[in-house]
Amino acid sequence: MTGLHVRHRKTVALDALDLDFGPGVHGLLGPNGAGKTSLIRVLATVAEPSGGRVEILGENTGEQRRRGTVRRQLGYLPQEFGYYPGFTVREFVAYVAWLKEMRTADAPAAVERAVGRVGLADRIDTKVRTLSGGMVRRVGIAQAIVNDPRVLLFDEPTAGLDPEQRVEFRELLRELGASATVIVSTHLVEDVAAACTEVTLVDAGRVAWRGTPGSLAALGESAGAAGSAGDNAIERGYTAALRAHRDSGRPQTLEGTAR
Ligand SMILES: Nc1ncnc2c1ncn2[C@@H]1O[C@H](COP(=O)(O)OP(=O)(O)OP(=O)(O)O)[C@@H](O)[C@H]1O
Repeated sequence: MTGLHVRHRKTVALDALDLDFGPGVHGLLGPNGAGKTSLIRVLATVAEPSGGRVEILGENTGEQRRRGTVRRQLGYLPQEFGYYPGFTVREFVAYVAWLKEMRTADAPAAVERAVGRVGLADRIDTKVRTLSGGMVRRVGIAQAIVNDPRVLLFDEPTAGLDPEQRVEFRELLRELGASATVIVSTHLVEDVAAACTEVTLVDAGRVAWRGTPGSLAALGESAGAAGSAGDNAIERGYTAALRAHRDSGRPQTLEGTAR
């Protein structure tokens, strides 16, 4: 994306953002209101930017015809995930497969595979409304991956998952990131440390820092002595990068250059 601008009435949510994402798992970190959801919604083509250009898989999403092509190859789990409560897990995931225009012959097996990957095979014929919050979240993950998307967008996917499920989800993220571009917004530094190949720290609608989880941890190690807050190196790196960005008003990386 180049020069991406998103406004909500008078609030500037994203301010002239230039970013690119390749295959792998990209963690989006940032304080509340930083603009992470606004960014994911634009990438999911469910919100229109107020300015700038977004290209996904070589398609300009500003053109309506191109958006259809992108959506078929996209998986998206919104922060607030809506579903039809009367549907069973199988019916709901199959419905999304149909929306993604998957081949009718391929859909049933793809649905079973996606539901199995999130550990809900034994609940596949259960109505979604009878599931726990964490299980509903896993249904959300299943519907996002059913079409084997080349681009996956997860907005706070681990919220509501129990610790064991979170560990399994990170494993799934790593698997997905081997072939797809996965962008995941999270508040949990453990998610970033365990699953992400790259971290993009967003603050007040701008990129505050970009690098690997290892380099964020290294920043935290060196910032530890300078008294940055945080229980572990990545948290301290996060706080230090935010502080440096706010002090300088310019993007920072460990190497001192923004990409
Ligand atoms: N529909 C809306 N109307 C007005 N302002 C909005 C709307 N959606 C978001 N905003 C504002 O845009 C800014 C960015 O919000 P956004 O939800 O993208 O942040 P976020 O990083 O996802 O935050 P969180 O971590 O709390 O989910 C915030 O200042 C927010 O108040």
